[in-house]
Amino acid sequence: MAARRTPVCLTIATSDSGGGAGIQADLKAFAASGVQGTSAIVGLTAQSTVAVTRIEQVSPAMIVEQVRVVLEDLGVDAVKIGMVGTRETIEAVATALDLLPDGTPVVLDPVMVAESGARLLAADAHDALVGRLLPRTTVVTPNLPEALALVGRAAADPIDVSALAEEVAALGPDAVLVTGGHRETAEDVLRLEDGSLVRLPGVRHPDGAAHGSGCTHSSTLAAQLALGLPLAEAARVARAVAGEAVRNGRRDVGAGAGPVDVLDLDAQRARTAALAGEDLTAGARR
Ligand SMILES: Nc1ncnc2c1ncn2[C@@H]1O[C@H](COP(=O)(O)OP(=O)(O)O)[C@@H](O)[C@H]1O
Ligand SMILES: Cc1ncc(COP(=O)(O)OP(=O)(O)O)c(N)n1
Repeated sequence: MAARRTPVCLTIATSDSGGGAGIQADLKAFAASGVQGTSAIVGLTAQSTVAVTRIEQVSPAMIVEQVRVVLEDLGVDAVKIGMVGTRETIEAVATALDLLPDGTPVVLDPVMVAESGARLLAADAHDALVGRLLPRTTVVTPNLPEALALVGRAAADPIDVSALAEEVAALGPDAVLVTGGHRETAEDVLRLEDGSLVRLPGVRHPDGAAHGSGCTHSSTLAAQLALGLPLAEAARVARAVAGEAVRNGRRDVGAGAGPVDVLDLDAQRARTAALAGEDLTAGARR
C-alpha cells in the first residue's frame, strides 16, 4: 500500500520583515499543524511592530510562476491568500488560482490594515478583491472591520455579526468566518455554505501580543482543511490555535504589539492536559 503523502499548503501573501505576520506567520502556522508549507510571495513590507515604512510588489509573472512550479512538483492541498496589496497583484493571483485542480480549498484573509494602523490594501484594489477573489473562495476570514469594509458599511453598535456574515456571503464565497479579535467576546462566527451558523466562542486573552493573529488563524484553517477536517471542525481548531498564539505572544519583542507565537498541536494538547491537572507521564509508566 502506498504511504500517505504529507499534505501541502500554499500561502499566497506578503513578507513581514518583522516576522510577526504575513508569510513568516503563515509558514510557522503550517509547521505547527504538521503540513508542508510552501509560499508564493507577492510583495514585501518593511515592517516592525510599530510601523510599515515601505511596500513593494513582486511582478505578476513571478507570482504566477511561484504557484505553477510548486503545483507541478509538490501539489497543493489547500491555499491561503493573505495580503495582496494592489489591483495588479490581485489579477495575477486570480490567474494563478486558475492553475489549481478543481476543488482545492481556498482560504482568503482579506488583509486591509496592520495592527500598527498601516493601510495594506490600496484604496483602488477593493473592487478587484471583491470581484476577482471572493467568488473563488471556499471560506473568507475577515475580522470585524474587514467584514464591514467588504460590504461597504460603517461600524454600528451593537453589531449583528450573523447578519453581517450573511451580507458577506452574498458577495460569492462558499462560507464566511468573521473572526472575533476586534470584539469584546473574541467569538468567531462561521456562516456555512448551507446558510447555517456556527458560533466559536473562546477565552479572550489580554491584547498586547496579537500581531499576526489573523494570519495564524487563516493559515491554520487552510492546514486543517488540507488535513481533511470538515470546515466547522477546522474552524474550531483555528480558533483554538490562534487564541493560544495570542496568549503565548511575545510581549518582550518590539515597542508595539508583540507577535503571536504559535504552539504546535502536541504542545497545545499537553498544555490543556496540564491545566486540567492530568499527569502526562501516566501513559508512559503503564
Ligand atoms: N485577545 C484575543 N484572545 C483570544 N483570541 C483572540 C484574541 N485576538 C484575536 N483572537 C483570535 O485570533 C483569530 C484572529 O482574529 P482577529 O484578531 O479578529 O484577526 P486580525 O488579526 O486579522 O485582526 C480569531 O480566531 C480570534 O478569535
Ligand atoms: C505582510 C503582512 N500581512 C498581513 C498583515 C496583517 O496580519 P494580521 O494577522 O491580520 O495581523 P495584524 O497586523 O492585524 O496584527 C501584516 N501586518 N503584514
